[in-house]
Amino acid sequence: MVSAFMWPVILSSQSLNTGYTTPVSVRSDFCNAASLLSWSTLSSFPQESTGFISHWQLSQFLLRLTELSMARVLSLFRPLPLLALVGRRKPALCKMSMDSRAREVFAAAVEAVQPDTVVRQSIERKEDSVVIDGHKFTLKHNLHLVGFGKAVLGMAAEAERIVGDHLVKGVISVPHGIQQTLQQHGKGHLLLKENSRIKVMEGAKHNLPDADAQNAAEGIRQLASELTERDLLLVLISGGGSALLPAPIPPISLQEKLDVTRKLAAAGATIQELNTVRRALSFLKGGGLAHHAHPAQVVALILSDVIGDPLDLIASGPTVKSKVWPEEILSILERYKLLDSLPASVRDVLGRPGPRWKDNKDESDTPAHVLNAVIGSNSVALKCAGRRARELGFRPVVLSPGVCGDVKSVSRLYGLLARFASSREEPPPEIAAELLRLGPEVGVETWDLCRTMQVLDEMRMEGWGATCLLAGGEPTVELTGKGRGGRNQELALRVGLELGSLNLPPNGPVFLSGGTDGQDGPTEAAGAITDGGLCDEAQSQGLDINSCLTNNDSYTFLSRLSDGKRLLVPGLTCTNVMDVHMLLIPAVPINIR
Ligand SMILES: Nc1ncnc2c1ncn2[C@@H]1O[C@H](COP(=O)(O)OP(=O)(O)OP(=O)(O)O)[C@@H](O)[C@H]1O
Ligand SMILES: O=C(O)[C@H](O)CO
Repeated sequence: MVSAFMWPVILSSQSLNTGYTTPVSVRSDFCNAASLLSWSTLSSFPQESTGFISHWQLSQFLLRLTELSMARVLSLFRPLPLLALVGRRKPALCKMSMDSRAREVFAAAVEAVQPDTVVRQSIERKEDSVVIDGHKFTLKHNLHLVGFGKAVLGMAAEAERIVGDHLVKGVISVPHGIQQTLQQHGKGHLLLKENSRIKVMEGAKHNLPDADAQNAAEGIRQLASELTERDLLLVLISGGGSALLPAPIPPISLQEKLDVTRKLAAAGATIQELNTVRRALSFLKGGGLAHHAHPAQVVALILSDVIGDPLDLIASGPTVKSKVWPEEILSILERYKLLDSLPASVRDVLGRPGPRWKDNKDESDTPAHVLNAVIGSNSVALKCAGRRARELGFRPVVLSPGVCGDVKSVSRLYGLLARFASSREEPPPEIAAELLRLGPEVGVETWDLCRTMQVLDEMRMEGWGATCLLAGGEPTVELTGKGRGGRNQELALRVGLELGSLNLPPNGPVFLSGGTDGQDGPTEAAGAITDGGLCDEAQSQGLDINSCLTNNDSYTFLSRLSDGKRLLVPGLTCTNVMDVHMLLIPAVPINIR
């Protein structure tokens, strides 16, 4: 039999084993809460749970609690000063509109991860050496630089400012037209100086690998291959790097590789699946670049645009040695029904045993010659966004930087959270129960949801005023139509519909979704801002939101709606740490319980 006293002890041992962060204060609260529960509730848990409590079991435990009382669930998370990510100070009042404040908070998120800023913060120059991520490297005119990604030009400009006196040469692969665009937008500080030793190669028009990007990749491979053990190779990596470093393994042609990845993306494959496949078909991805640079010391500075910052997947991990399992690749392709249309060249490469590189370089299994450091991420952007939100009169709460899954489910999550936070009375337990069920589907940990609900509830009860709920990640859209749009715009529209269905008074919650790279799908908008009035606004202008969604035509719709005023168009931001989601919830007058 499970005793009330045993639960918190079991929970804490699992916390240590799996890396859950369960602060002592919370564990003791579990203890208190568990002791409040009746014997009948606890003894109905399966006997085997006396060993370890799994994540699933934890959510079941919490769900069971929601059936009893919402107040009890929330009381578990009451003293969370470490985790709440909110301070106690009341935010200042602000007269700006919700829409303007949402845009400002988004701008702060983008500003925090500007390429020059993140590089400056990560390289400490000390006379003839640099310290990166706690490691010291001696500079003796032995520095080489390569890079690929949407943010890499600005990263390279800053790196050259810091260590240019020791730089021998460099090659970077950056998006087509980026130099001219930066020039036009007055962002000269992100451009290389005129006599730079770094060669800039532009390519990958529309974020798709092309012959220009392939030439750049070859230039990068050549530079890396010429290095000796005396050399230090600085590798600058950011999102969009996969398309900018194409090196298909022969006989796969660039077009064939592009077809496979494009079909996968259109079928709704995640970036994890996409890059797992890309790695298997490329010479430079999956550790290939580090392999070619051996025996030089390789230091990679990485601006992450993948959930959880997995080194092997960001830009398909060119500096992270990863093994290719053909069965894994085939099962991904099968999942999206692409096995039958697979080119013979791809089958050929996947069927080859042994390593992808045949030059017999003497590398150990743990490549000590490589240091990979993540220097910017969605979490950093959310943290700074929270700071700006506070200045603008909101109480910030960060839900998670890992939101993923289909935009339909993600919009439901935000709709439920808005309903939860806007409730004038104790929110009905079904809302919490549905949130907890939905969380895992959209990449949000049960733990994060409970923490967030607790903070939202507390704020409401204590009259803290308006709230800014922040999250980040990269949901997916399964394309069914031929319209023009992007996942952020589609998410914003869907959340607008959810908010409309809540029947809240006017001036209710506002939702923003924006890609931090400033570009949402193949459109010039980064995303959009919506609220519960969206549907009426569209109807009064003769626009049909449902047919727009069926045709994935969110950009066309939002451009026509009220002259595009709901679109978020920051222009090229020069960075990329996935998307930022923001739910601004006005203060709710509550009915005292
Ligand atoms: N018409 C559309 N409506 C909704 N989503 C779309 C539409 N067209 C493309 N998308 C989605 O946009 C995404 C691609 O967007 P984008 O070009 O911003 O890529 P990204 O993931 O930010 O690129 P990277 O990872 O290289 O930075 C894909 O998930 C795709 O499904
Ligand atoms: O380039 C890529 O592969 C994506 O942006 C993820 O890093």
